[in-house]
Amino acid sequence: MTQAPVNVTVTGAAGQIGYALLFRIASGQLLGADTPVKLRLLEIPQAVKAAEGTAMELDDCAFPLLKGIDITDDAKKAFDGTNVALLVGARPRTKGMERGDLLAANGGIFKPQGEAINAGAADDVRVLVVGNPANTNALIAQAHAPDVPAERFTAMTRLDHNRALSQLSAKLGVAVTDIKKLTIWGNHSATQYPDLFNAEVGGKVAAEQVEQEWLKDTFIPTVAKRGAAIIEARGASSAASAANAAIDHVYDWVNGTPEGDWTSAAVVSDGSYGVPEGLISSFPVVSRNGRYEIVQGLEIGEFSRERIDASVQELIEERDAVKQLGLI
Ligand SMILES: NC(=O)C1=CN([C@@H]2O[C@H](COP(=O)(O)OP(=O)(O)OC[C@H]3O[C@@H](n4cnc5c(N)ncnc54)[C@H](O)[C@@H]3O)[C@@H](O)[C@H]2O)C=CC1
Ligand SMILES: O=C([O-])CC(=O)C(=O)O
Repeated sequence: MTQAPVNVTVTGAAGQIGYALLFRIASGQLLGADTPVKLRLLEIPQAVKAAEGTAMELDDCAFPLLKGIDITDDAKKAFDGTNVALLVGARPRTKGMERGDLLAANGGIFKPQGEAINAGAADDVRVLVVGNPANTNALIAQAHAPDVPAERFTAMTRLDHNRALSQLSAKLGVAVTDIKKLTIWGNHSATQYPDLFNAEVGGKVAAEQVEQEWLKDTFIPTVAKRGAAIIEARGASSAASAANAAIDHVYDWVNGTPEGDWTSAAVVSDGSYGVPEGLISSFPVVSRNGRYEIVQGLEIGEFSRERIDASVQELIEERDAVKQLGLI
């Protein structure tokens, strides 16, 4: 039997991440080489024409799995019947801005999109928020989709996870695939905490294989501030690496994470590890049967606890700020 196409909505389709993402979705890398897809591109009216240009290029690739492209500036249409929603469209950070500065600018985008997902998305909808501040934007969208199980709303910390893998592999001279059980905790911001105490390299604790100064003064800040370093170097925020991480996040969500390992994703807290229930915070997660689940029972030492708490505190403040703005 031929599989019915999966509807994938991408917001901000004409932006830089959109441009790096759409071709990979259409080629089968998001959901798998046997899964046909239909694309829904949501843009603001001024950028619809540019999205149409990207759609022409998608046509020109003659991707066998691509079964259609709709372009709209209407969120209701974009999310009607959608199975996978990638919420990328937002205002990116420019030099000197912290992600918190974007709260008000972007918060307004995610309320109507949450409502549109609530009104029309498919029963199995999965939502990944990429647009910053990603965790809190996901919280806003989720708050406006009361009929969708909260666990279907996630935010992206997979780019941070991949950055951490890459930094550690370079430090230890090992392959990225030799590193297991690495975790990004908290917010997708400079307060995030990349945890090497529960990570393993060659079956041994990763944190014990590096100098503690390197861990504290180089590794953690390099990973946490990598977004700003890319902006400084490139003059624009990460795009292809962000698209790559979005592909990884959804692929693993749908197809499962490998046995003996986990990944990082910002998911709705159930109170695990002292993170207040309802916050969308990054955790160690496995995906089983199409669901992300928080890995339980990890030991959190004092060094880690302090850093997780600081990042979670920032999420609490962001939540309170959007509450004040009437966005949740
Ligand atoms: N979570 C993560 O790891 C990362 C997140 N980001 C964030 O992703 C977002 C997108 O980044 P870029 O593609 O570089 O930005 P961009 O400025 O190139 O593209 C954003 C696009 O979103 C569109 N847009 C704005 N409001 C919209 C709305 N209401 N509905 C639909 N589309 C809308 C714009 O017209 C534009 O085409 C930014 O918020 C950026 O900070 C970027 C890198 C990593
Ligand atoms: O830093 C930014 O604004 C873009 C981003 O989220 C990242 O690269 O991690």
